[in-house]
Amino acid sequence: MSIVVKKWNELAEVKAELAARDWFFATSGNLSIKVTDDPLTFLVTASGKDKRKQTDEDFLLVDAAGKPAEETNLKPSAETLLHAEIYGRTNAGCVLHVHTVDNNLISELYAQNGEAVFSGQEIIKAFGIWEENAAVRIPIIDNYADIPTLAREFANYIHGDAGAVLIQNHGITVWGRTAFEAKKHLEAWEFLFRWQVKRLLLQRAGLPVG
Ligand SMILES: CSCCC(=O)C(=O)COP(=O)(O)O
Ligand SMILES: [Zn+2]
Repeated sequence: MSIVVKKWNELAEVKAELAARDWFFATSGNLSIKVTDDPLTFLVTASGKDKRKQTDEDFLLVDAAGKPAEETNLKPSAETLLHAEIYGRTNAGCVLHVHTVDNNLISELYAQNGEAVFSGQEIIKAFGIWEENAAVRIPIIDNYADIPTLAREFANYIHGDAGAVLIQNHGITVWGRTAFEAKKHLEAWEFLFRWQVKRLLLQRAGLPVG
């Protein structure tokens, strides 16, 4: 099996799992997986598709600049430049971007702080952090309509082979060394977002939560 087919199948599996979670509302979301390092190529979702559907045209191969690396009539995701920034700066192997109601709410609630901070939850161990009372923080950036501007701002927050950024009232982009790690981190962030939104509602209702 060629490396492209192997990576295609791996990304298709992640896509199906995120679809099962119903994280691809209204064609939103984009995913990618690195295929080669030198030259850098990666498979990225085609733009504007319903990512819940599985087809032979779900992904296309692009180069370091996010341009198609092969003849195709498919258009790479409108947000491919963000993926390209991550692969160009780190050893990440997979990038996942989803829009959810909870990640949009958290991005709005904490926008003025420039980040959202979470602590006191066992799920934080999913980030490989095992200290008691550990805190995790996720930066929140403005949602520039101009993608090169968004990618430039986003690049300021790419600091390692695994990481995550919230784009205000837009969605989360998570990356990891492997597809497994990226998905694990995405699920952990979404758990924390949902937990915090529910917790705030319960607090507002006068119920005894933290
Ligand atoms: C309808 S969502 C607007 C575009 C977007 O933010 C997104 O994630 C999907 O865009 P793509 O070009 O990757 O399909
Ligand atoms: Zn998006």
